Amino acid sequence: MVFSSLRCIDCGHMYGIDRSRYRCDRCGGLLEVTHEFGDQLYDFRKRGVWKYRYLIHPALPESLTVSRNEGATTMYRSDRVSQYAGISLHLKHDGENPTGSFKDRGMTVAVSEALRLGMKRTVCASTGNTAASAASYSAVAGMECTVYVPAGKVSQSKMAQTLAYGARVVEVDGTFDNALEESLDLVEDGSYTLNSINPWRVEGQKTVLYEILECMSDVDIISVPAGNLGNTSAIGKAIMELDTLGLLKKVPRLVAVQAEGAAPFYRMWVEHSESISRVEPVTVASAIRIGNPVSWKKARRAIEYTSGTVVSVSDEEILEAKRCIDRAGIGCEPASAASVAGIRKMVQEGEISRDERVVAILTGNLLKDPMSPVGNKV
Ligand SMILES: Cc1ncc(COP(=O)(O)O)c(C=O)c1O
Ligand SMILES: N[C@@H](CCOP(=O)(O)O)C(=O)O
Repeated sequence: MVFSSLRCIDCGHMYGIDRSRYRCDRCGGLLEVTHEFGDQLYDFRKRGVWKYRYLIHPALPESLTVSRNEGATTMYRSDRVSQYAGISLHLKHDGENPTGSFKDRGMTVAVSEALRLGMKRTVCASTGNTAASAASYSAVAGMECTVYVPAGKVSQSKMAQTLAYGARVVEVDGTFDNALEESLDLVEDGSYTLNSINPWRVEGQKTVLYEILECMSDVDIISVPAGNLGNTSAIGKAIMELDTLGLLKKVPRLVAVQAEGAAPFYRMWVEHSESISRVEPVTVASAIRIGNPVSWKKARRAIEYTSGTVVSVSDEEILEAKRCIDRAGIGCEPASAASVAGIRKMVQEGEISRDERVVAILTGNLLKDPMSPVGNKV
């Protein structure tokens, strides 16, 4: 028998997984899932996220799995992008997930958990990708989904996807951060939140690390675009758990890359601050236009554990990297290109040596946000 629990990352108080919980009743800290792992870690009958069932949700009955065969995405290596970055660079394309972003890795687990708990309605706030993913998986599970979005700030493609899957959309004046605050009212009323404040979302997003390691067990550096910081937290948690199990050849350095105009985590990191200060986010990369990232404590722990770092890049650097990735025939949405822009910057600043094995994660598909002015129309 394998057990899972929820633990407060601040005070360590433990909770069962008998009902939905996101924060500690005692101190308000974020919760994370803990597992007592058994001998079996992989389900080799499966491909993608659920191959790692025993590492992410061992207690989930298979019959309750809400899946669209997410995960098992491609790892590319492009000469063109490598030349641009100044180092041999591998690109893990999580924009190849069913709804076009990495969110599906977490959503399959969170919506399955919603079903296990008997929840009837889901809710999230979103800059677009979480919305599309939540809408899709909720529809598959037969649950009503409501999404809160910052009015006028979500790409048309993401909005079209979300509406097509049948979600109810509430537009909020303000930023993603305001939308997230408003969405919590529905959580009070019994809806299940599908944002990364939900610890089960984080569990699913750990799987990108397992897949990277299966391609490259001695990876030195993994870079990831950073907004609400759920993905940085998830990859860091996966690294910490595998390291504790003695299954890592080496601990890869995790690099979180923020857009200059939406970089509260970067600022906290370089200023060695004890806490994060909210900013009014401004960047062309709409997916990471986030000024008050929920998971900053989990993400900071991940960066510290891996001896990683936080980098910020300008909109120009993001768009230049996106253009290169697009022209390489691979393509991604603007926010995704931040991971490559961040590596290029680190190489230029001598923070990465040429023989290091580097993977940049591309988080969203090219068609997610096609309006950015980086094309060559004639
Ligand atoms: C395409 C894309 N990249 C990166 C991010 C940032 O991920 P996180 O919020 O987990 O830091 C998001 C959403 O937040 C996104 O939609
Ligand atoms: N970019 C995200 C922002 C929400 O992040 P989440 O990981 O907390 O759901 C989005 O696509 O909405």
